[in-house]
Amino acid sequence: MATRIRPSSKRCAVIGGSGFLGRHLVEKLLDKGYTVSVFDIRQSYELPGVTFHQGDLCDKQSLLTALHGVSLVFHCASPAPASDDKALFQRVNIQGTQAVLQACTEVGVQKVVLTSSASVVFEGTDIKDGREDLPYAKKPIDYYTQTKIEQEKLVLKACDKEKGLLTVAIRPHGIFGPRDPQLVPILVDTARRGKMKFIIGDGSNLVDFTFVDNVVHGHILAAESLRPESPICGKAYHITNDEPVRFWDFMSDILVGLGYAAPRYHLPYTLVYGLSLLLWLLSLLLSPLVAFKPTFTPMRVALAGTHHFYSCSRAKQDMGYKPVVSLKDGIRRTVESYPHLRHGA
Ligand SMILES: NC(=O)C1=CN([C@@H]2O[C@H](COP(=O)(O)OP(=O)(O)OC[C@H]3O[C@@H](n4cnc5c(N)ncnc54)[C@H](O)[C@@H]3O)[C@@H](O)[C@H]2O)C=CC1
Ligand SMILES: CC(C)=CCC[C@@H](C)[C@H]1CC[C@H]2C3=C(CC[C@]12C)[C@@]1(C)CCC(=O)C[C@@H]1CC3
Repeated sequence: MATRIRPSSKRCAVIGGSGFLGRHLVEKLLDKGYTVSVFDIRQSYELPGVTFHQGDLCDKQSLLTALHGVSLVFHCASPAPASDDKALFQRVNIQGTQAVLQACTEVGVQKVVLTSSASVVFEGTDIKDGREDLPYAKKPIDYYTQTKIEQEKLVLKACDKEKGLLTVAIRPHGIFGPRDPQLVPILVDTARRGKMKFIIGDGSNLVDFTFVDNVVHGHILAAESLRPESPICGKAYHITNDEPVRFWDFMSDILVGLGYAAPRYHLPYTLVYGLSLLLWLLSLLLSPLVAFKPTFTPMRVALAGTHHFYSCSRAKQDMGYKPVVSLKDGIRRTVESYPHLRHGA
């Protein structure tokens, strides 16, 4: 049992603080005068004023040391969706989150802000202006999403005013921005391999892409609004740019900004989805013999070919959320931040 020291309200910990979102969050928290500890399985940078604790969040003992004296915890760690490793998602997102909640209770943390995902309600079919009261996906599109659902349920259920632990979940969608290791690098890699010529479907599907600063803003607003009397306790909140955009226009803006051609030729959605399912089955069957990871997974095809955008009116109403960076500025800042991925670089 850890001994408790009096937590200060400006002392926080970011679990997953070495990652893309986590680091942006850490930088903003420092700007705002917080004292920040990072807990992560790897250390990816150094910053004055940040204490790093390297460890696995499934290990409660390491967490207890890192969370000593902390009043506010941001939990934004997860294995990358692309790893597609069922056992790892279960261990880290479910058992690991249980360990985080237990450690928080033991050391007297008062507030936990979880980074969930808007995809917890997405089943691969259209969602237009989806609100938080949509049911969780019964058939989640992948193991990652399945465990994000369980993780969100655990954190929201742990909200207990009597015990002094308040929780809230932020559901961002399509986070992009400088240093993102996924969206722009995958896109550029696909373009460099000559595979970004096609638009899946008629290209009219609207999607939310959220600039990372807006996601950070949503997290900090949630943390600062989380009080026993606040309506946000134990609830989930969509945080987006509030500017749904055609998926293929967004991809084209990034590609053209980096000097690549925009996709032009249309392919029917059902055909590509069917092919991606076949390829996925084939990769499963052949996995004992050869390991190959198809670019066009059913999940990616569904993300690229359906509408999925969400209302953030609950966040506006309950915590005064408003995006701080427009989509246009977010795209410009993102493109400028990747000189090494420009065509010909
Ligand atoms: N990037 C996106 O578009 C979206 C991300 N999210 C969620 O946002 C959160 C942050 O995502 P990103 O920053 O994009 O991912 P990221 O992969 O850049 O960061 C995740 C961090 O978690 C750490 N981590 C993983 N397993 C760990 C473990 N066992 N113990 C300690 N640390 C561990 C990693 O080392 C990494 O630094 C995740 O929870 C993700 O599910 C939700 C919606 C969209
Ligand atoms: C809105 C949202 C949830 C975005 C998540 C980020 C990634 C899942 C996307 C980032 C780059 C995307 C991409 C494709 C699918 C979805 C992404 C991986 C394709 C593989 C879809 C099929 C293509 O024609 C190529 C695309 C490359 C980029």
